[in-house]
Amino acid sequence: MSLDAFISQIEKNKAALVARLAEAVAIPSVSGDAKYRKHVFEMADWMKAQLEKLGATASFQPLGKQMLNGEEIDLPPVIFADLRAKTDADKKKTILVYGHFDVQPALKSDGWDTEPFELVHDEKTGRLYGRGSTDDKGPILGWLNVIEAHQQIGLDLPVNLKFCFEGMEESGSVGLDECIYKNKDGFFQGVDACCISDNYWLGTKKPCITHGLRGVTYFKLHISGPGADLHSGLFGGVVHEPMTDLFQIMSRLVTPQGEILVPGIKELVAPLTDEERKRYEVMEFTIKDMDDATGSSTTISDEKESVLMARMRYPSLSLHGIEGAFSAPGTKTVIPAKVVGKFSIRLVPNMTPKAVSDLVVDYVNKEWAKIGSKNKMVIEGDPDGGKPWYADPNHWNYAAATKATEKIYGVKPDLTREGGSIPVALTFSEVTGKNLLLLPLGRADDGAHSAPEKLDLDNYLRGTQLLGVYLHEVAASKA
Ligand SMILES: C[C@H](N)C(=O)N[C@@H](Cc1c[nH]cn1)C(=O)O
Ligand SMILES: [Zn+2]
Ligand SMILES: [Zn+2]
Repeated sequence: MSLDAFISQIEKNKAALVARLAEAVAIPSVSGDAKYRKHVFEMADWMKAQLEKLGATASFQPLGKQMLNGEEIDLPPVIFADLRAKTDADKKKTILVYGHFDVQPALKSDGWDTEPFELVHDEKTGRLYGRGSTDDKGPILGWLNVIEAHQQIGLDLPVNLKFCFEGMEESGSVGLDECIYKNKDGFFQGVDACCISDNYWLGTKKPCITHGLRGVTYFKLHISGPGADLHSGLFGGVVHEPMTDLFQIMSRLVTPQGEILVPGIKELVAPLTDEERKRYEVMEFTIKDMDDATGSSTTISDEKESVLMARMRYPSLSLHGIEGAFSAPGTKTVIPAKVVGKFSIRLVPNMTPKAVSDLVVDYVNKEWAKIGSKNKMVIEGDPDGGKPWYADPNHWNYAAATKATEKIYGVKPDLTREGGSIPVALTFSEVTGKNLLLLPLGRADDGAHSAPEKLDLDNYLRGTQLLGVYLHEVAASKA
């Protein structure tokens, strides 16, 4: 009965919930750009105030400074917050919730029809457009919405909650691991299980719960030569061109079929078992789901299982961009003097960022020697990148999330592994020694990291209900 009251209260709060998300989206908390850093701090203040308004005891954990684009700047603080149930708190379980309040960069010219930092509700489609709507402001506000609705209907929380919210996730979670390890015997004591809502359904219709994440390691390939940008009419054919060298090296990393060409990488991947393959066979998923998510028909394979495994259990190498390349409209005939190619590799069990980073650096140096260029090349690896994470789904935490999904959506969720990375997931598992679950709110076509990003209003509301019901199922489960 009281759970039904909670579910209806979320419906009643619809306008206020959208307004709360609009306030959060309006703060452009882009962590990867020094110019926006003050807004990440503003967002941290906003989140802390929201938590305190709901009765949580919240504190900032300072992380010190970082170097960004040659500038030393302050890192945004991590927020730790504690909210204990009003009654029988000592007998109730404690769930640790993680999320991030920073976002990816967004410019209207990237392909948005609306201002990225203004939440726009398209009444026709029911979509809420705005940077961070699905990654990860909508989901973290989902938890606040749950607490508020409980208080409004006079229902005590079924569990105690601990929150760890950061503002650097989109930029490698700088400083977070250290901060968590430092508080292992303090704030992180007494946790019974962990939950993160920061990934997506496999398609657009069916919810999922997630028990794995790929890791990531990022590379920057610097090539320089001429003392300044040159006129290609005067110097083309005369000098070694940094961009030509860069294309040579970049094209030796991965094939158009997605095969990673760096020797030794494939050998690190945990072998596929028959039992695991069967899991992909039973997943309710079609190539059309992936086409809907990408807005195209461009999957490398036409076989469902291969597409799923490419996303969840094999590594991938993606080329992201080139700093210093001419990219404006027009036909400027320039030879860029210095270019930086950026690429990353998504990691799966049993790969480590260090092993992969070493293999790539070694390979790139050898390929560079074959080119015979007089330019200068430096390959910057990332041995501390994010490790992959994998959890046992045969646990009461997963059973609770499954029951909650059945209650809210009327279907058994898919059990997935996510292709993206949340490096801190592994840290939480190690520090608490407890089970960790990923419980996503958004759909595959939300456009996370892309343009435009959206969260369907239905996912925001039902997702909030899901998080609340999950907490009640956790309380009801026998640990
Ligand atoms: C899955 C999560 N919502 C996410 O988007 N994670 C990022 C983490 C990251 C790593 N480098 C920069 N951001 C991702 O998977 O790209
Ligand atoms: Zn995220
Ligand atoms: Zn993200």
